[in-house]
Amino acid sequence: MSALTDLLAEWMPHQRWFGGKGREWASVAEDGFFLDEASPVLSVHRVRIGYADGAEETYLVPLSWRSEADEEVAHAYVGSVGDNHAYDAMRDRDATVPWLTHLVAASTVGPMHFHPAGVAYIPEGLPGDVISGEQSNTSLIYGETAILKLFRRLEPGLNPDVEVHEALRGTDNPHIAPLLGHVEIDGDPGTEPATVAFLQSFVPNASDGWRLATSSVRDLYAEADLHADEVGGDFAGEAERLGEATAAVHRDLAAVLPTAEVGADWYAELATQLTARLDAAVGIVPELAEHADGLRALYADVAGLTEPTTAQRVHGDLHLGQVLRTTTGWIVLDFEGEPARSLAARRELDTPLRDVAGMLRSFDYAARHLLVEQPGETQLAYRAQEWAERNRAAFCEGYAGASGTDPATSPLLQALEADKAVYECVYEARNRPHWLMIPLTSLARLAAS
Ligand SMILES: Nc1ncnc2c1ncn2[C@@H]1O[C@H](COP(=O)(O)OP(=O)(O)O)[C@@H](O)[C@H]1O
Ligand SMILES: O=P(O)(O)O[C@H]1O[C@H](CO)[C@@H](O[C@H]2O[C@H](CO)[C@@H](O)[C@H](O)[C@H]2O)[C@H](O)[C@H]1O
Repeated sequence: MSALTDLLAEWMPHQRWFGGKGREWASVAEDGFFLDEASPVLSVHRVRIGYADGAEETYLVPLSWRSEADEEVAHAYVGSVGDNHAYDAMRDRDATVPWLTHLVAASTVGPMHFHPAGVAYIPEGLPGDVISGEQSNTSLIYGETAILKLFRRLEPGLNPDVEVHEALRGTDNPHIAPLLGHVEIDGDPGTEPATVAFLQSFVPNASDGWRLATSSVRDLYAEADLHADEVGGDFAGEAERLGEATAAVHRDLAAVLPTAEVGADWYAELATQLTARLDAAVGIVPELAEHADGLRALYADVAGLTEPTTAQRVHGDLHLGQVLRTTTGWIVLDFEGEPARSLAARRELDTPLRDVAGMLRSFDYAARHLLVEQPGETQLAYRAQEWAERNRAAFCEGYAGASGTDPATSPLLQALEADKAVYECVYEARNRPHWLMIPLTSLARLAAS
């Protein structure tokens, strides 16, 4: 192994975006090229990790290089190779400029191709600041004008976030932030290029739905003897508008991307998938086992459905953290789907009820997350239930009003909510074990009904 490969193998497992934490590595290989040779030099590396269980993952790591150690970027220091000092290029402001320069120039650099959308201004020359809530991706904000999301784990094929935003471009949908460009990198011969980055208009002066909803819940808890509709921070009007916005996005997705009329076979396949996800989740979260029979019965009902319906492209991981409230309305972000699913699965046609179920789960989350610290508070638990029901109903009303179909009456909805809660149990067990009780409590209710 080269000194650089050693350095990356040491550094990567400590990064928030690295998804292979705790897995045993069997091999690691790195290949890189220069994206910018000015100062600081910017290089991009593909790091391919083979795990002991035979699986492989490839990560993208941009590094900036200096011949003298620089105190100003000490926070981004990765390590040294010979006389050169390597820094995390996403946290080194000077090294963030070339991404936009190359997009404006529609460059090809080695295996990397820059595709400007050609519709709006790209703030060339500005440095980008990394956003604090980094998760599986790393995003840079350029002067409150544009946001660049770097996809860390490379997979062959167009990322659904780019695909969906590109398709929605012609619709004038007011609930999405326009795509400004994207970046791809060639893969192994015979494979499609992988999407590396996605540049989107930054939505200024906005607050995300999770922050707004949870501050409404906090208001309610402060007045525990009042009902949700009597408290100043009531969220139901916003929830209703969010339902309308979701329906408008679904309508446009169906208009510009493929759809399919589906029936009995599709429901049977769906039930198989729901059951398979439950079985896998029980192996990871043993607490799920006591609800498994009830959930299997719920999924068996899905297998018996025959009513024809339309499958289409959906958001795939819609929740309150993925929507922004601007001064004029709601914007829906991040059409990437659930990060744990394969790219192919995330691009499949699905029922729009998947997103409705995701958002209904999110109202439950917002209502209950404060109870994690106060499990014995029955009065607050009662208020939380009221808040969740009120906002879930308002969301469905808004959706029904805008689409002409009331999601609350669908026989599929409960099973899809349960499936999302099963996914959330795995997500929480891996990332925030102290929040596991939120989806588990909901599953107890869903499995018993
Ligand atoms: N176009 C945008 N305008 C303003 N803020 C944005 C925009 N896109 C993302 N954000 C902010 O960045 C956060 C993370 O973005 P997101 O696309 O959800 O990334 P991730 O896939 O890492 O969850 C969002 O919750 C939002 O606050
Ligand atoms: O935003 P991501 O695409 O990374 O989504 C993942 O992380 C989410 C948490 O940040 C997780 O969402 C769950 O927690 C939210 C509150 O933090 C809640 O609003 C959601 O309803 C709940 O599912 C999401 O499931 C996961 O894919």
